[in-house]
Amino acid sequence: MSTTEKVIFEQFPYWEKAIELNSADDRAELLVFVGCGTSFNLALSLAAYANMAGRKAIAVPGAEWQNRPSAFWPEWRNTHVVALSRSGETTETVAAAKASRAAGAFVTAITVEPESSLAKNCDRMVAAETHPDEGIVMTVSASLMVLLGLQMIGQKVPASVVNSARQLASALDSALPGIIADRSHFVFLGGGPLFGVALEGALKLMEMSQIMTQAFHPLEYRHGPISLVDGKTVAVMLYSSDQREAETKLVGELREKGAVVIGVGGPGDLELAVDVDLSLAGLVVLPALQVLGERAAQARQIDTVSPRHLTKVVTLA
Ligand SMILES: N[C@@H]1[C@@H](O)[C@H](O)[C@@H](COP(=O)(O)O)O[C@@H]1O
Repeated sequence: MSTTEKVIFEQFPYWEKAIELNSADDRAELLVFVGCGTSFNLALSLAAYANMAGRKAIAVPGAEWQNRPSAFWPEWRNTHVVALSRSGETTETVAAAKASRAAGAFVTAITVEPESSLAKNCDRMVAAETHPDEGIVMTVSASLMVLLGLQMIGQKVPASVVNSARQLASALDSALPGIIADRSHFVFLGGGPLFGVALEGALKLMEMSQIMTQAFHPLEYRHGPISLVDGKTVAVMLYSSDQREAETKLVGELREKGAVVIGVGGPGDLELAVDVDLSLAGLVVLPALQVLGERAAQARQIDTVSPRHLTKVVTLA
């Protein structure tokens, strides 16, 4: 068993500890979720969840919020900036937090590094303990930051999500060999809060296996990208309960064109049950997507502990 695989499947006790933390916060109505890489993908998903819960939220990449906040939100003094960073050291995220505070915003840090620069430059820190063996590619900490972010915006995260996520990851893992064999073109589809999660599935696959892949809002995929679908395609459809009919129809079209479809929460060549509703699906599907990246990497004999060109933290001089 590879180290990454071990870490992915050992993440659930850390979820249980994070569920015990009370990160709920209704401090401000306006929320700006900020992060880089995986942490930005999570920010996108959390902003969508916050909007669905009646808050007003956007997600902005760290560097964009640091350098041109007015392109995203002209009135930013009253915002609550939520900076997500596993390391707490990513240059742009730390700079965005500092600039936000200097401008009068309240900054919450969601991290797994309570001694980090980000932790020292926030008004409130929400930190979980993560797996000590997590490598360069973010897995456990990504799940934990989504969990803490959901709790922060008032979503109750029941202990049962642990089993839901574990079962989904195992079910995908056992079915994968037959599904991805000889397939080299992957696409991830997800809408609403699942768009950020689809981006994260694609980023995991890229970082781990060096396969070029993309993510789209489901119905956007028909407007051009569908021309790429052929017998080499694997489409991962993250079904959302409120758009299931349209997404099912799209899946039918993709299969007709030669794609194999992993249906996460709905029909496909592989149909995986997701036993939570949309409000928790963004969290529950993450370990399964991490497993997919790792298995694709193993099929190409790539060691995901130290992927090429990547470092755990990107700091700019
Ligand atoms: N290679 C890593 C990514 O995997 C990670 O998503 C990003 C953000 O890291 P952090 O959450 O620590 O700010 O940093 C680097 O780019």
